[in-house]
Amino acid sequence: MGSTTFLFHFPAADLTYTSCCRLFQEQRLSTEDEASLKIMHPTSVEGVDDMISLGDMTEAGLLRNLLLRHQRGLIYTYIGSVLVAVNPYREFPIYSAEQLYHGQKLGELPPHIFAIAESCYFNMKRNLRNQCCIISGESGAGKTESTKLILQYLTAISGQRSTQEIENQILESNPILEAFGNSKTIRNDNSSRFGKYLEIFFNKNGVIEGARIEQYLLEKSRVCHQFTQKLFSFFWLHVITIIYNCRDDAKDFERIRSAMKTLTFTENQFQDILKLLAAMLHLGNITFEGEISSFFFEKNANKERVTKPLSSQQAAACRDAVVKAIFNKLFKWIVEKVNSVIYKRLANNPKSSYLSIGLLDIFGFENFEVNSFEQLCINYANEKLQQFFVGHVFKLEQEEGGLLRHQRYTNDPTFLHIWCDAFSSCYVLYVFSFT
Ligand SMILES: Nc1ncnc2c1ncn2[C@@H]1O[C@H](COP(=O)(O)OP(=O)(O)OP(=O)(O)O)[C@@H](O)[C@H]1O
Repeated sequence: MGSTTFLFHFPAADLTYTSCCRLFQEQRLSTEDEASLKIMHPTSVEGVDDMISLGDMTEAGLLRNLLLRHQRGLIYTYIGSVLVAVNPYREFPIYSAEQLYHGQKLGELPPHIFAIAESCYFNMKRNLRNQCCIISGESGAGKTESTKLILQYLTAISGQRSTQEIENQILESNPILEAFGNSKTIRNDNSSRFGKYLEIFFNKNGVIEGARIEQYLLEKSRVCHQFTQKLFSFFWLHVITIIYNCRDDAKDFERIRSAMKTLTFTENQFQDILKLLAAMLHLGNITFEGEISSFFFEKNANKERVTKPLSSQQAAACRDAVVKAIFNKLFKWIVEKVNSVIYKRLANNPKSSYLSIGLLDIFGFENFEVNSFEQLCINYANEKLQQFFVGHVFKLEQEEGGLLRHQRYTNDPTFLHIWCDAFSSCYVLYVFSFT
């Protein structure tokens, strides 16, 4: 058993433009609302580092505190052991002093993502227990950046005590996975279109020995349908550098190529990937005309070959399915290849001989104009995570008589269960309809 750390993200835009407008806009109050007004607690006037110590423990109180801090350039705030991060959408020079946080307990320094990373590291070493850090928030809130910062911290602390290349290889796996699994959406220029669980393994001295990546639910349909937004980054870079010889994109392209070299991708493998991408792009150019296409679907049934003519629409759907399957296989192969390097030295030893810190970075909640099956899965995963968070933190605190014991808490999972059952049935139907 290990322990879990939570990190919550808010896109700053939400704070600034929505909730806070409601809070601060001059409005005429109804007599009823006026009667409910009460004097603001001093902690809400000044703002606090840890919202557990807020006098006004209400939604408005919490949002006001985050807004005050955001206006002062303080993007991190604690709620006990949970860190809330507000995306600043600009660079702050606050990520170069890893050593400052090393050996410090949570709360000794102002809230910071490195303090959370240190807390995981410290607890792992002291209690000899695996740790897990769950990073949650809607799309564009800053989860992936936070994952990278935690990784930066852990590799820096481990790197002091080792001369191995493994830290660099783990860091370099990020640009590769982002190149193939991230894409521009209307919410985020570099949105993860897959879920990632990165488990970092340490020896008893706290030195990184390796890592392993597990990926979930790549949004394959983007390869075929999302031409209004960007395709996966690498696709895009490949096309742009070839067609326009664009210098900035060529630089990014070289950056990914160099990361792939660090992860021991050979020149042949790199060229094969390019060929596969080119083949997928060509497949995308195939169009079908007429009512009945000359494209045939073939299946071996009882050793007999059955062929069935397809309509143009069905043929196009088959073409897309082939492209999606190729891309999915390619992505899986890339993750396996990365794992074969960063997990190499651990593969023959039992997992119990190492301690680990897991970082969960899943795609955030999203709601587009047209939502597909993938959005259903993404949002469902986020709901489940939220339910886990509520169950784990609030319930535990209340059972143990912790700081939240006086807060009213209702976590009725019935709706999610009903929906989950319905969803499983839908899913089975969905699978059957394509086999
Ligand atoms: N700590 C930070 N400092 C500065 N900018 C940040 C920070 N965190 C996030 N950003 C900015 O916000 C953008 C979106 O962040 P990120 O890709 O991490 O979001 P996300 O929550 O992982 O989104 P998705 O669920 O769509 O993958 C980043 O590209 C970066 O420009």
